[in-house]
Amino acid sequence: MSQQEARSVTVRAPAKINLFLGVGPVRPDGYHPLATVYQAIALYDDVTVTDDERWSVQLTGESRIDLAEVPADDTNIAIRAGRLLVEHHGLGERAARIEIHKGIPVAGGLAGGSADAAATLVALDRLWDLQTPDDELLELAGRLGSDVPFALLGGTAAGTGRGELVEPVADTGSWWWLVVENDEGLSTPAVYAAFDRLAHEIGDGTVADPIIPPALLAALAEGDVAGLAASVGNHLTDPALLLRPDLAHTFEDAEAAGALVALLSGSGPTVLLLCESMAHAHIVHREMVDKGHTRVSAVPAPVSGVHVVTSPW
Ligand SMILES: C[C@](O)(CO)[C@H](O)COP(=O)(O)OP(=O)(O)OC[C@H]1O[C@@H](n2ccc(N)nc2=O)[C@H](O)[C@@H]1O
Ligand SMILES: Nc1ncnc2c1ncn2[C@@H]1O[C@H](COP(=O)(O)OP(=O)(O)OP(=O)(O)O)[C@@H](O)[C@H]1O
Repeated sequence: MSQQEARSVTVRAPAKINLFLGVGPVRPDGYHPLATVYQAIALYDDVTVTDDERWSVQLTGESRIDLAEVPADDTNIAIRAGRLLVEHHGLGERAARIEIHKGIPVAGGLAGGSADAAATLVALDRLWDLQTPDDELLELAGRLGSDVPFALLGGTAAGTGRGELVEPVADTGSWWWLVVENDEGLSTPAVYAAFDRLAHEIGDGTVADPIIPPALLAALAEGDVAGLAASVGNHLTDPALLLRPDLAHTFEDAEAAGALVALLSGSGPTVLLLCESMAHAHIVHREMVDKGHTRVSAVPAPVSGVHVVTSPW
């Protein structure tokens, strides 16, 4: 590398799914208390940071990704992450160019923006040799968004608070998921608002405090795929279906295609199909494509959280 060439660091960050997403009554700050189990899956964004005089973001991505939906200005969560790290360390005018290569669908309920924020924190920490302690990185991540701390951790983890308090859980399985993407994204705040509306319109307005099903934790610890299929769940399913009734067809197709279970990913609209093995995933994949679902990928899980791919040193 020549002296003039600016140094860069590339970090890879995974998408997340929620094996269980239990949602409690809305808090005074507008957030909902969660009891969730996150799992990192093998769909990735790559973030490359390079020293620069001002903040900027450049977007590229795999052909199926709709980059037009991602802001390329200061509102991009990756720039927010960079600025927060600079402020935390009192680095004044320090800035970087952030290149994001997206493999995670946008507004799909797979926490792609959160992955980029976590990747940016780790990439800049390495570029500038800041050696930020893990607990401080997790705290900064939580300030950027509820899903960001999990992106740092990866693997399989329980999430509480508004989802930002994360703790690894035992997972001995090698799981296979089919990720069925949708043409149109779904707004996370809109889905939570529909959850509140449903609680009042269908229920009496009271919402129980959620707990993670013990059977789910046992299935993960034992690597028991039938046990996992029987215990996954997502309290945002009905609200998402209220906003997007067409998703019901994906659930019907998943059942007919032989998936062990179909699960809404986070706030949707992505739908996840649990399969018994890689071979089973390929069979179900073919069935889903035959039924007209064009953007379907088979991915293993769990995978690591954010990790450095290339470093300047
Ligand atoms: C649906 C999930 O992906 C499941 O993990 C998350 O709960 C959403 O996490 P996120 O996208 O990182 O969300 P944030 O950026 O923290 O919040 C965006 C908006 O989602 C809603 N929100 C989010 C998290 C939460 N526990 N309760 C909420 O009501 C709020 O309207 C909030 O203004
Ligand atoms: N780096 C980024 N990548 C994707 N979206 C971003 C980014 N920065 C800001 N955004 C905005 O955030 C919105 C949500 O994007 P994201 O892909 O994170 O959704 P999501 O997967 O549904 O999130 P979650 O599951 O965490 O709620 C997008 O519609 C976009 O306007």
